[in-house]
Amino acid sequence: MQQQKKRIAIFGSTGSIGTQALDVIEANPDLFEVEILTAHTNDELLVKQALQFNPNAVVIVDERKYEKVKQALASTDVKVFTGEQSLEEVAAFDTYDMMLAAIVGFAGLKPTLKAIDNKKAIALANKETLVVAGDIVMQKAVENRVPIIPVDSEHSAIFQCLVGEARNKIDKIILTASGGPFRGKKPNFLLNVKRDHALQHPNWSMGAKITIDSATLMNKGLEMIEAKWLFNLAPEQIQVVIHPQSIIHSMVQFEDGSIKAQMGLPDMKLPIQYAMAFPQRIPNNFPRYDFKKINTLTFEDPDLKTFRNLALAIDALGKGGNLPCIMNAANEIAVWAFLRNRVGFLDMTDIIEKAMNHVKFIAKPTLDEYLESDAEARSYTASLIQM
Ligand SMILES: NC(=O)C1=CN([C@@H]2O[C@H](COP(=O)(O)OP(=O)(O)OC[C@H]3O[C@@H](n4cnc5c(N)ncnc54)[C@H](OP(=O)(O)O)[C@@H]3O)[C@@H](O)[C@H]2O)C=CC1
Ligand SMILES: CC(=O)[C@@H](O)[C@H](O)COP(=O)(O)O
Ligand SMILES: [Mn+2]
Repeated sequence: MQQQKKRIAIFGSTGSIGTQALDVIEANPDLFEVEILTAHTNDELLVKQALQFNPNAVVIVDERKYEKVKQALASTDVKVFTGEQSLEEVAAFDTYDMMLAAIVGFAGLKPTLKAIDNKKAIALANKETLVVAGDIVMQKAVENRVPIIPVDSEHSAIFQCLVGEARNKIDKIILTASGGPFRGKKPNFLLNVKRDHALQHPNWSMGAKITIDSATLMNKGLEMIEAKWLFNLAPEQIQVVIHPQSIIHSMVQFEDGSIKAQMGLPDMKLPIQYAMAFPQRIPNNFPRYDFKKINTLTFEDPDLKTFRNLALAIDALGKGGNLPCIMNAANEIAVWAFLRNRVGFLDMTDIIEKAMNHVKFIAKPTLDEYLESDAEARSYTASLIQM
């Protein structure tokens, strides 16, 4: 019997995760088909993708690019949408099975919530969605019986380690971090580092925002908060260890002391494919990890005094409420400014800390309060940078 193809809606199709997801779909035409593609401003790549994969609909968020995309796709049946609100409009379509949430940052939150309300499975790359409003997202997922399958490599590793295990048997999880390009460096070195250096991740090729987050270790802080919500963990059950080779993608220690690890070469296509095919595991020809070639795996503690973003995130994880949301908003603006050489590497931490102290703490925010906290943190942070 022929299997029905899974219809995938890729939100953020022109990014690092989005393009790799399309590679996975191209390699598995019997399993997947593309239903929706979305981009922010990259109209040329979006059009190219649409011509190749023939989706039902595309979104170009940037309204200035709408006519160009419409014209380029005039000879096809592809429906073209524009504007920020159209992301939610297409997320409400009934014609897809799974959303790959691969927009970067807070902008991914609302479309993902809409897809959950629409009872669509979520393959979640966009960690900021859970950092901003993890309690609301997970609650909605339970209410709508929607699976949230992690794409982030560490969380995919933990998810894979937990197959066949009872969640209440977890002692702790161990999130591995590469340490980024500045592992071992001290503040006097970090004071003068520039964007081009910070964008050189030792192991992964990723979008600019997450690459800077890896360099500051904010990425690991965001991932601790992401893990809390995905796996329903207490803060003290989440440990970070620096593992510069990025071969062990994360580990779970169970109550009997046994530790399971998921390993492989650093290649996001694997967790993307795993999430899209779940609950199946499907073959591929990705390069394999050879124990004899990379035969030294090392581990060390993170330096929280130098990489203070991780310490701030641990504080936000512990205090909860809207603090992770405030931290995320300030971080997005700080990274944006660093990428444009408006602030220094260490300034990012000071800016985020100020925003966390400035915006009013709310212990149990509503969705509207999360949105307001995000907006307030952004405008306060922007005022510090004088954007
Ligand atoms: N890259 C990776 O290996 C990993 C990424 N992640 C997470 O996945 C998410 C995506 O990361 P990555 O692919 O690296 O990011 P990229 O910057 O490469 O891509 C981001 C995508 O989102 C779109 N986009 C950007 N801003 C907006 C906006 N305001 N509204 C709508 N769409 C927008 C971009 O469109 P356009 O191209 O037109 O600008 C692009 O399609 C992030 O949350 C990241 O943390 C997690 C683990 C690994
Ligand atoms: C590929 C992936 O999941 C990234 O989040 C990666 O983990 C970043 O590397 P760091 O471990 O340096 O943050
Ligand atoms: Mn990760």
